[in-house]
Amino acid sequence: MTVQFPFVTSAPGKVIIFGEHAAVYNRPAIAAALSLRTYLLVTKDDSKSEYILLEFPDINFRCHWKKTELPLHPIHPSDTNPPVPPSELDPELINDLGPLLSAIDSPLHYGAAYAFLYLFSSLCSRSTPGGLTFTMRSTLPIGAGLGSSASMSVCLAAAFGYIGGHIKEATICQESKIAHDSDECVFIDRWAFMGEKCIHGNPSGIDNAVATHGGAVMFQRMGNTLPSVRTAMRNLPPMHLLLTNTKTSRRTATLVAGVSKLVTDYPKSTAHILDAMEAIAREAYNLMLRPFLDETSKRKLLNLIRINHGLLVSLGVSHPNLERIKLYCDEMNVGETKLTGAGGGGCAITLLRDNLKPDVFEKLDKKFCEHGFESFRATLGGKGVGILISNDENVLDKLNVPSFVGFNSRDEIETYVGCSSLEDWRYW
Ligand SMILES: Nc1ncnc2c1ncn2[C@@H]1O[C@H](COP(=O)(O)OP(=O)(O)OP(=O)(O)O)[C@@H](O)[C@H]1O
Ligand SMILES: C[C@@](O)(CCO)CC(=O)[O-]
Ligand SMILES: [Mg+2]
Repeated sequence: MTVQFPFVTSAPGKVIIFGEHAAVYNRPAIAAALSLRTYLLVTKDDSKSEYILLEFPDINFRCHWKKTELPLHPIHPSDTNPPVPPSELDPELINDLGPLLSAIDSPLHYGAAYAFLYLFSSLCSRSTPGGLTFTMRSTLPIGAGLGSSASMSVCLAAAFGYIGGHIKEATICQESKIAHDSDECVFIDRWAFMGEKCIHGNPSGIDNAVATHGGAVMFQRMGNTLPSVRTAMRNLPPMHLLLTNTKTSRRTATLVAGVSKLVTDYPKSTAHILDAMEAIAREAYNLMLRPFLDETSKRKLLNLIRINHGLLVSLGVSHPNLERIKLYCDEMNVGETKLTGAGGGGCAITLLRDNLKPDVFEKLDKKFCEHGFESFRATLGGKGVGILISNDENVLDKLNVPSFVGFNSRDEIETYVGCSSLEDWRYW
């Protein structure tokens, strides 16, 4: 298979509706793909053939390495094709990557470069061409609980899987849906999970699963050795969610580590909290299987959102700004609010009551603006990982590093190269 440059891979962010953190401890959680996405442009420039280059303008990070410096793992005849990752990160590869990462101070940059190098070294080989530049742009807020790290890891795994010849070019266009997981999606999901491990240590796998497969799922990790269980939730009832970003930055790695300490120090008490979160996710799942929410089901879902948030507060993963959002939403009686994703800042979701008057939102927006928060209505259940390989001159005109770096808003990215605008996108 010949790899055609330039190309773009893309994957969605996600909203966890119930069960974050509990998901790490093998409890079920419910999440859905978001319409906000990450896009990774891969270009080839023969005049830079000695190098592999990163352009990650969203986090103000650019970097390059000589291709000969990278610890590309030689392919052994006994290796499986496509390669299957081990259950844990490979200690030998971690060791080999150390010197390449040692000069990077910022944890944001470090996590992104580590995931990049780990996946590149695992999936590309000496025969991979040099002179490749990887330019990453997200329409998602980064580090805000909406799965930016997983959508980035999925974009990388898909790009390296394609370059390394492990997966075929996708052929499924927007309208068609397949009922089963393609081999390519299984491959991308598994390797993106390794990227997530580089970024936050002990991920459950829910974020990369949603970023790969899209849609909405009930997800349960089954420990380190068994495969996770992913039950697709088709026909989610209309949910009317308001997403509000506190713009308070935080790292998932820190919050997951904080909960881990609590679970170690208070195993009995925290087990009850996690069990309660499991019960909430299961009750919510049964309610959300219905195509429409009647009044009683809606009331129950609202209650479950409130209880789930209270439990997350007890695990120490809220933040005064998340509580401010909850307070304003409670005062104006617009619905029930919980943090989403790892918490500690980032975003909250509010499940809105029906028949709210528009002036309530104006008042709420005003309050949020005073604190620098940003609200948006979320569209849930979008498409999973995709690839854009285009011969259209208007599209090709944008598929170069300066254009990609230069897009200055979410709308511009979506308009010029986005899955919602171009028909050339294909999905695995
Ligand atoms: N567009 C991007 N460009 C470069 N790096 C990115 C990009 N998006 C995500 N990242 C990497 O992912 C990290 C954020 O991941 P983190 O898991 O902390 O937050 P999140 O994934 O947005 O939220 P959550 O895990 O709670 O859903 C960033 O620090 C950066 O290393
Ligand atoms: C906090 C967490 O539950 C969700 C992060 O989006 C971590 C994980 O499941 O990997
Ligand atoms: Mg993350």
